[in-house]
Amino acid sequence: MDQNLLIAIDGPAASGKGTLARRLADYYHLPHLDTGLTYRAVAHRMIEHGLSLDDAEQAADAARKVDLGNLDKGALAAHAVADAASRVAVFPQVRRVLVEKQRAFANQPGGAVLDGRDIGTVVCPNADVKLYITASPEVRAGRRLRDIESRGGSARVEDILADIVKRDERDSARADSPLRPAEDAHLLDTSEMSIEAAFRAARAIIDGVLAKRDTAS
Ligand SMILES: Nc1ncnc2c1ncn2[C@@H]1O[C@H](COP(=O)(O)OP(=O)(O)OP(=O)(O)O)[C@@H](O)[C@H]1O
Ligand SMILES: Nc1ccn([C@@H]2O[C@H](COP(=O)(O)O)[C@@H](O)[C@H]2O)c(=O)n1
Repeated sequence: MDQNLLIAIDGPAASGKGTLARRLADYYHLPHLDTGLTYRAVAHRMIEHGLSLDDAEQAADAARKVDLGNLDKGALAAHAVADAASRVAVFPQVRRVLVEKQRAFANQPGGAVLDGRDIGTVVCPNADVKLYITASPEVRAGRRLRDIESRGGSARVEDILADIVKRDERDSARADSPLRPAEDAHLLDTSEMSIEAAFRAARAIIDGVLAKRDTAS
């Protein structure tokens, strides 16, 4: 990619935005940041140190210690960490610290792909392409279950669904940077799409934007 390309991907829990972000980053040869991991890292540190998830200042301190180059996906994958992440993510102090780190990543020469909840609206409002990925809660819960089972685990789909709905509500209702599509985001409902089909649809959108940019220059 010889031109700068910044791709912002948002969507609710387990919508497939991370899978798509990784595929697109690979295809367009761009670095990728899963910003959910940064909130998870804050929550993980709070849990490890026995700190209250309601303490905004301690959470902001934990956010200052987050190292984007050292996010251990395996350690941060636990269900309890995801839930705790959505609790610390309501604090503006935490968001300020993490958004600054995320913007530094986004602004590297050549561009990047970032996925999260507020990338198109807050972190990268000037992104070249914004995608908002969604799927019905039932489809998302089913995908998450298959994901867990494929790694040898087990869970009840009703519990996963309840968890997804609760997390989406918290993420959408918070005052600072709630989950919502940016006005100029391209919406992609993948409920009826395979990973491959979603990837093709996203590429068609991005290639369309790049072609328009080439024509304009
Ligand atoms: N279009 C699709 N069709 C079928 N399965 C999919 C699709 N997209 C993603 N998946 C699967 O759904 C699961 C959740 O996807 P993924 O982890 O990418 O979601 P996410 O939005 O990044 O989740 P989170 O918000 O928890 O980080 C994964 O197992 C992934 O392989
Ligand atoms: N840009 C973001 C990304 C994530 N969050 C919060 O973190 C939680 C965990 O995110 P995952 O993508 O790893 O599931 C999520 O529920 C959000 O509360 C955020 O606020 N902003």
